[in-house]
Amino acid sequence: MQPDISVKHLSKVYGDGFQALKDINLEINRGEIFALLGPNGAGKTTLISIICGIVNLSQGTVEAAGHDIVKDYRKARQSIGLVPQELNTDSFETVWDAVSFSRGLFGKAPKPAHIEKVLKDLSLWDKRNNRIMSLSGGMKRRVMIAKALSHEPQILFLDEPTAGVDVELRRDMWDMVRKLRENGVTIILTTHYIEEAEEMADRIGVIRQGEIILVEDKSQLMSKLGKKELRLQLQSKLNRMPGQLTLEPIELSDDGYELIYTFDSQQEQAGVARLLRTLGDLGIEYRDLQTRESSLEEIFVGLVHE
Ligand SMILES: Nc1ncnc2c1ncn2[C@@H]1O[C@H](COP(=O)(O)OP(=O)(O)OP(=O)(O)O)[C@@H](O)[C@H]1O
Repeated sequence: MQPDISVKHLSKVYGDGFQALKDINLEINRGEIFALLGPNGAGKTTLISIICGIVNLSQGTVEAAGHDIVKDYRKARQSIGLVPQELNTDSFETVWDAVSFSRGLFGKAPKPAHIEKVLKDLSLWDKRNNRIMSLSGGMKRRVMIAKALSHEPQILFLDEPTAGVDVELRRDMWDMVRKLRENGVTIILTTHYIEEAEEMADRIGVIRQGEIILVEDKSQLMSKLGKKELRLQLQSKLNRMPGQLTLEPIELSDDGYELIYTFDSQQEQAGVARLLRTLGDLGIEYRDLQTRESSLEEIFVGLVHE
């Protein structure tokens, strides 16, 4: 299947000589949720802005829904909806008018039935005759999404969709994004809430200093780079690590009451069984044990600070 977005050897040098993107190669498949992660200034917004035709590329090619974003600008742009980071909603217009007008900007004929569907899907139908400036922050954010969907794009970019949004609205947005994906829309989101990528994304791309350093299936990434930890609370204090355990990746807590064993998520459980057997042989008893997996956040921090 042809990817919905295809980026080949893309570089960007800004007017002041700063190279913001270096030889980016990336394919995003139809109907997936792709999370683009990276520290501040890594080049996320630059990459999105180039794909959306807002910033010119320096080198390379980009196709959106099969259309070259330079040679076939109009068609490429029509296939994309963008929800920018900045909310731009100090508008006297009504919700209905603003969303309908957005559609017109893409040269598409009016289609009230589609606008109605978008507003209903985003729980904005009751507010359709309200002025945008009178809405709450969360509702304004929904209006931004409705505008981005007004022209029936195949691809939707969400740049920091839930920055400054409360937990409840964030969950609503996640549900809504999943619904869009079920309808076949390809979604690319950037986020600083790694938890959001962990919850939502099918695949994760990590960008650092203008380079894509990793693209991976989320679940594979978590099992490949993730660590598991087993913590054992001991019945009685250990003054030092027994010699039989010194070869294991194991630590003794400062107070001597806890053993912490770290292993790769992919590794089979043999190490755990061996450890528990050794403890039994040594007569070390524990009163409780817990296991914990590393979060995407920990994996991400490890990656970008390497
Ligand atoms: N118009 C410009 N001229 C020169 N440099 C720029 C311009 N726009 C962005 N940059 C630089 O390019 C780099 C990438 O910026 P970009 O906004 O793409 O990063 P980002 O990953 O989106 O960061 P954030 O997470 O902070 O939004 C930064 O170092 C930034 O200072």
